[in-house]
Amino acid sequence: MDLSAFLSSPVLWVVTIISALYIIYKHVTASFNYFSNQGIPGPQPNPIFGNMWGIWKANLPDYDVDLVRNYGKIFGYFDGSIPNLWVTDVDLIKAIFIKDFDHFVDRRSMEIKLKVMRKWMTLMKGQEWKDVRSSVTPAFTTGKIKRMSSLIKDCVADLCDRLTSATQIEEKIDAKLKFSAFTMDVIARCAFGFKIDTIGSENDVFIRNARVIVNPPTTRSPVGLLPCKSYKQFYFFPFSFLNLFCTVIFPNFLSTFGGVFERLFSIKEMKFFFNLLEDVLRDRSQSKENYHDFIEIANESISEFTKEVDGKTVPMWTREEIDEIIMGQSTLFMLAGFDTTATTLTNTCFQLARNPDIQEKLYDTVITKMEEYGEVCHDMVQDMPYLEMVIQEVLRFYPPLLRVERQCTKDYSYENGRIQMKKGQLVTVPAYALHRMEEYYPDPEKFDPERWNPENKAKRSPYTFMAFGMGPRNCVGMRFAMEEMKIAIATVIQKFRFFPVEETPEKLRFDDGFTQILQPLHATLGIEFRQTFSG
Ligand code: HEM
Repeated sequence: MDLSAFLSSPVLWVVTIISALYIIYKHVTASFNYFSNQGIPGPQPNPIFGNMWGIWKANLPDYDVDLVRNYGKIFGYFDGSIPNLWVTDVDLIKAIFIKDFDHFVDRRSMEIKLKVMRKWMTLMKGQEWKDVRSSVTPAFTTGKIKRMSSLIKDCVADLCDRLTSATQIEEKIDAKLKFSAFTMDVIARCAFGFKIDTIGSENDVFIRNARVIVNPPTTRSPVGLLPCKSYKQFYFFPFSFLNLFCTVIFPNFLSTFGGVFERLFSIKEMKFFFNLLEDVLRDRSQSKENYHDFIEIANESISEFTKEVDGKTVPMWTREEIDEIIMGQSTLFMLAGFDTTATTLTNTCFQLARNPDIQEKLYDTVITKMEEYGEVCHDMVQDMPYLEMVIQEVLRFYPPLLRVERQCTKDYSYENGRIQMKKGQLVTVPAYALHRMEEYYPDPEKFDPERWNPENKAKRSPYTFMAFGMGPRNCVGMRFAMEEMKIAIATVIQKFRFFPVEETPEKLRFDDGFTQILQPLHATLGIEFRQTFSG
C-alpha cells in the first residue's frame, strides 16, 4: 500500500479518531479520582462537564441545598475538570477563610489587563489585591461611612416621595423596581458624584447605561448568555456559559485568550462610566469643595497608603494609579453593591409584609428611637439592635450571593493530611445551603429575627453565616451596605406599612439560570401610609 492510500484508509481514520477521543477522555477525566483517593464523597462526575451538566435546568438555591443534604458537610465536586471542595463544616470554613487564609487568597477569575477594570478588587490576585484592598479598606470605616450618610438620607427622602406617590395611585408596588431605583440613586451620588434627575426613567443617560451593565440577560439558555454583557457572572462567580466553557471546561483558555475577552467588556456603556469618572476627578483636582462621597473618601485613604523604600516612607501609588484605583472601585461599587442591596431591601419588605407582628415590633422600636434622636441618622441606626436582627435574618434567609468561593493558592494539608488540597483547586461555601442547615439554624424555613439576639447568637459558630463572606477577603462594602439598608428601612417603616396583596407570593421565588445573585420574582407588595405618622 502506498503512503497516500494508507493515509486515506478508513481504518486509519477510525483508529486516529478513537485514539484522539481516548486521549481527550483521559485528559478531561484525569483529575476525577482526586477526591475519591482521599475518601471524600461526592457526586459522580461526567467527562467535559464534571458535575455541572444540567445546572441550567435547576434552580440554583435548591440545587445547592440538595447537594449538601445528599453529600454532607465536606464533599468533592468537579467544575469541568477542576476539583472544587464544597464545605459547610465550620472548622474547615474557619481554617480556609481565616486561620490559613494565606493558602486561599484568591478567587477564580480571569485576568484582565484593561485599564480601570484591572483594578477591580474582586478580580485581583495575590499581593496586588492585598495592596489595593489595604488602601481602599479605610474608606469603609464607620467614621467614613458616617460622612456619606447624609447623601444616603437624601436618596431615602426621594425614595419616600416615590413610595408616597405609589400609595396614592395603586396602593401596591413592585418592591424590586422601587429599591433598585433607590440603590442606583445611592451609587450615582456616592460612587460617581452624579445626581440622577429622573430616577426610574429610561431616558436618563446614567440609568440607561447602568441598566445594560447591571442587568445582564439571565436565561436558562446557555446561548442566551453569550452576548457577554453578563459581567456579574464574570467578575464574581464564573457561571455564564462562555465562562463555564472557558474557565471550567478549558481552564487555561482564558489566560491564553484573555485579551479577546477583555474587548467584550469594553462596551460603550462601561466607557460612559469611565468618562464620567475621569471628568469628576479632573474637576475635583481643581476644587476646594467637600463632597462627602466615596470618590472623595477613597481618594483620601488611597493617597495616604504608604510603602517603605530604602528605609524611607513614600506614597504607595502615583497620582495616575490613585485615579485608576478610584475609578476601578467606583465602577465595581455599581456591580457589587447595586443588586445585592436592592434585593436585600426587597426581601426585607417582603418578610415584613408576611410577618406583621415583626413589622409592628420594628415600627415600635423606630418610633421609640425617633423620640431619642429626632431623625433617622447614623447614630440612631447604630443604636437599633432589633433592626440589625431583622436584616441579619433576611440575609440568612436569602443571602444575595449563593456561594462564596476561594482558590487554593499554595498546596494545603488539613488535619495532618486528612484532606489535601493542591494549588489551583477550588473551595466553595454554599451560603444559601449553609444558612438552611437544621443543625445550625433549627426550623430553617421559619423567619425569626430572634435567632440574632445576643443569647442565641452566642450559641452558634460565627462561621455559619456567610452572607458577606468571611475573613480578610470578605465584602469590603459590608458596613456601607448595612448603613444604607438600615437608614432606608428605618425611614420607610416609620412612614409606610407593607402588607400582602393578591399578587404577593406565599414564598419568594427566584429567577432561574446561571446567575448566583438571587433575583426575587414578583415581589409585589401592598403599601399604605401610616396614619400615626406625624412627619
Ligand atoms: C447586601 C449587600 C451586599 C452583600 C450581601 C454582599 C456580599 C458579598 C459577598 C458574599 C462577597 C464575597 C466575600 C468573600 O469572598 O468572602 C462580597 C465581596 C465584595 N463586595 Fe459585597 N455585598 C454587598 C454589598 C456591597 C456593596 C454596597 C459594595 C460596595 C461598596 C460591595 C463591594 C464588594 C467588593 C469590592 C467585594 C470584593 C472584595 C475583595 O475581593 O476583596 N458589596 N460581597
